[in-house]
Amino acid sequence: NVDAGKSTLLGVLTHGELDNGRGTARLKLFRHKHEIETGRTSSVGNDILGFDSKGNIVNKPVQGSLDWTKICENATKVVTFIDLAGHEKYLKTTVFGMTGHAPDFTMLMVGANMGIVGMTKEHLGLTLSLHIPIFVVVTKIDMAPPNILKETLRLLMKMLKSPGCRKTPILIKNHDDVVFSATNFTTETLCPIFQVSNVSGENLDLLRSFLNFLSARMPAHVNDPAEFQIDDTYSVPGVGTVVSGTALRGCIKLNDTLLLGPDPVGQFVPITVKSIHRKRMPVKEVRGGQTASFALKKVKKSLLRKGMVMVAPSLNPVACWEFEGEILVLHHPTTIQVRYQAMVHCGSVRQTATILEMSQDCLRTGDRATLRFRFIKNPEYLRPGQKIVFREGRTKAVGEVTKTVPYAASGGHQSGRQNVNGENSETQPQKPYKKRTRRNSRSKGGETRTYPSNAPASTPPQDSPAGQL
Ligand SMILES: Nc1nc2c(ncn2[C@@H]2O[C@H](COP(=O)(O)OP(=O)(O)OP(=O)(O)O)[C@@H](O)[C@H]2O)c(=O)[nH]1
Repeated sequence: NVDAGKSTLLGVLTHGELDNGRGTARLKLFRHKHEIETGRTSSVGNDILGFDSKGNIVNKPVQGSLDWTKICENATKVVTFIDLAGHEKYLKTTVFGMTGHAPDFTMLMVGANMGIVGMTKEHLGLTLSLHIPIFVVVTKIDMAPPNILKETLRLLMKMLKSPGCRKTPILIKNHDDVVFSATNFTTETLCPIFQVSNVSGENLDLLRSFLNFLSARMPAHVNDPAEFQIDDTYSVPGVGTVVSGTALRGCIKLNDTLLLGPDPVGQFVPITVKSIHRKRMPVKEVRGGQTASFALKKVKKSLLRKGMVMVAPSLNPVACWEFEGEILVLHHPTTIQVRYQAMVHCGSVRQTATILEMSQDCLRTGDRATLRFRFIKNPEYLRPGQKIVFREGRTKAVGEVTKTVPYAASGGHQSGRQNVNGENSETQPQKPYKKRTRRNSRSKGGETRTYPSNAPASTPPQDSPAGQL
């Protein structure tokens, strides 16, 4: 949650100096002037912590700055933190950080004195929907009165054990707990809870050794054709156009030719990888699960956008304006109907989409249905099985892409079209979206299971993990 001490903890861990309780440690991490002025994270940041083979930290800041190259040279293991914003105002960026940066684990931070707030539940719900294993760090134990800390822990355990979460929380008290929880962590049900102080340093050693024990969750799939999702683009003087993001599978090497796209008309263009950086260091290849930056030959930055991909030509990538997804509505104040628009987060894709069809007439909190979506601005590259977060204001739905509707860039046609109930419907040319008044016939049927959105924690288990948070 906001002000829980996320940036502070990362500053303390990566720079090895305790905080003064008034924000000294986080200053080293802020990237924008307004963040320094307000003390509030507004963007997605990256910090690294290197361990040597004996588990000692190798980060050695010189005049407050860290040399990432040195850390990587001296480390046998490097943990990358994606520092996200806690304030609700920046939730869109935080969702993007979680879907687009493909984290292996979530470290949910809770201020001991503030307890469980709305954003704690929001971030926990997101993590559960995206099936990311989670551990919790309760901060500020130096300043929380014992009864408040006890109450925070009680509520936290209750929330984690509730039918919507189904976690097994474990309070980490000593090194044995660390070893036990780290070795059993990837099962997704175990949820270690650390209680630390960034000011006194209490229990930070337990957290450090837990981080050292963790190993990456995402398999590299090095023999698969390469797929890389772009989450940022830059123009670097003397280097040219640079894209950063995450390799989802395969292996990308220097001078490889990949297909970059989709562009506004759904096409992919060949590009050549000029140089590769990992953790600010030049490298010769990148494998699935790793983040990296690529300098590209002869590509204008203006042609790039977040959400584009670079893939191996053998994948014959096809963009889509429309796709279908199995969606569970976690919260909506009234009903969702055809033509409803909201932001779709899927990998590093972040774009508003309109609901064209639904497998039932309207959707309320707790409903599950198959929906057909249409992006309003650009075609995107999606794959079945990808997780989706669909949200607008307080409305949120989660689910999975089940089918993409291929967009043939040449004529703007899509291939054989079926409605969301699997029936054939008339094939129509698929053009870039112009007005949001396009209407498709609503389809009937579809199975629905409902449960109250604000059900108490004792509600019988449902198949939405996050729905009841
Ligand atoms: N006493 C005490 N203060 C802490 C501790 N951790 C952080 N703080 C203070 O809490 C304030 C907020 O810390 P931040 O690191 O900015 O919190 P944050 O979670 O990154 O904030 P957002 O990213 O804006 O949500 C700062 O003034 C820190 O000095 C702690 O363990 N003990």
